[in-house]
Amino acid sequence: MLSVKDLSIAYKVGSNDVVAVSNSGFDVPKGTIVGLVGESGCGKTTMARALTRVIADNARIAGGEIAFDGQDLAALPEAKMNALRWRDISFIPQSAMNSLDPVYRVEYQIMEVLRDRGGMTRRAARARAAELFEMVGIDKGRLRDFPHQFSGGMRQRAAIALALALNPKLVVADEPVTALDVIIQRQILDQLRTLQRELGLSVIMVTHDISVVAYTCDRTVVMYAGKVVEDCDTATLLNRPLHPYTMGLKNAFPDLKSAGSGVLTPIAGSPPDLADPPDGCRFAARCPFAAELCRSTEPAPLEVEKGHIVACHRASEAAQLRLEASKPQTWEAMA
Ligand SMILES: Nc1ncnc2c1ncn2[C@@H]1O[C@H](COP(=O)(O)OP(=O)(O)OP(=O)(O)O)[C@@H](O)[C@H]1O
Repeated sequence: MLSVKDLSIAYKVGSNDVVAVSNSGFDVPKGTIVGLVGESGCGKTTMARALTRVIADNARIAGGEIAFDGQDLAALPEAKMNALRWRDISFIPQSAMNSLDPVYRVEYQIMEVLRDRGGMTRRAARARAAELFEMVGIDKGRLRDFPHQFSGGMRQRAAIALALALNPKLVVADEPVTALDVIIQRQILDQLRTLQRELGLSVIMVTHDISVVAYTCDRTVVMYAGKVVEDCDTATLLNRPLHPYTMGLKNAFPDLKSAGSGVLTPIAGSPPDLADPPDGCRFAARCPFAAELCRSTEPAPLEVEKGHIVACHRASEAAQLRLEASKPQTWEAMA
């Protein structure tokens, strides 16, 4: 239903171009949740926003294609794109406070979308707002509240209700549970997952936390420094990752299900400056397995097993590398 191909997005900073997303792509099959994961600054939000074409003033789509239902969103005139927002594609932003205006009652905000974008009468919109609250597990008696009267979890649920208001086909959720504690995270993710199945939605979930994708997503796309480095069904990605960055991310986050047991090993160092990316593999400087070739030549993304795409020169040795990557000292040696 959505196919991103070879997409590049650049920010103009002074006289420089910062290419935040570079020749990257992935598919979101109909009715699936796809996670977009990577650490801060890897280009997840830029990618997610480009899909709805709500991008910063200094950003531009520098190349590539966003195929959605037979149209290329990267090239669609703004008026046509605007007609698709809410109705076909909706966005849950990083903080629910960004989607809810603090000065208006929540009901008014949902009704406004339903009336302005959905052409509903006031009466129909009021009934739909109540139905949406029920869907996301909030008592409809709370519709008359202002956003500040809601807890963080309720605000996030209300943001989900707002995103679902006009029955979109695709929902892009940017870090939808990041600011919440683990128990509330789980409840919201469960709710999102249930609604996704019931409504047959396609969802892109942006997160820095691999335990969130492990808990929720059918497929996972791992980004590093503006590039997709691995893309696979989530179970295989977690059990048999082929990219050392994915192996490192797995060690760096607690499991949402076991709520915090186990030793966490961070990946030392930080991603490269995107204004001046290195030659070769962008992860090489932090990779315990980097070889000479990795520093000189960029690996192309290849489908090495059916449905499993990876950009790593050493992917064929992944079984051995996974053993090494599971030892904390492998990563500590890079610090
Ligand atoms: N408006 C902007 N102007 C210039 N550079 C930007 C702008 N927005 C983002 N960037 C840069 O683009 C890169 C990718 O940022 P982006 O926010 O997409 O990453 P992210 O993975 O979503 O990180 P986070 O989780 O922190 O939001 C970063 O290097 C960031 O500094």
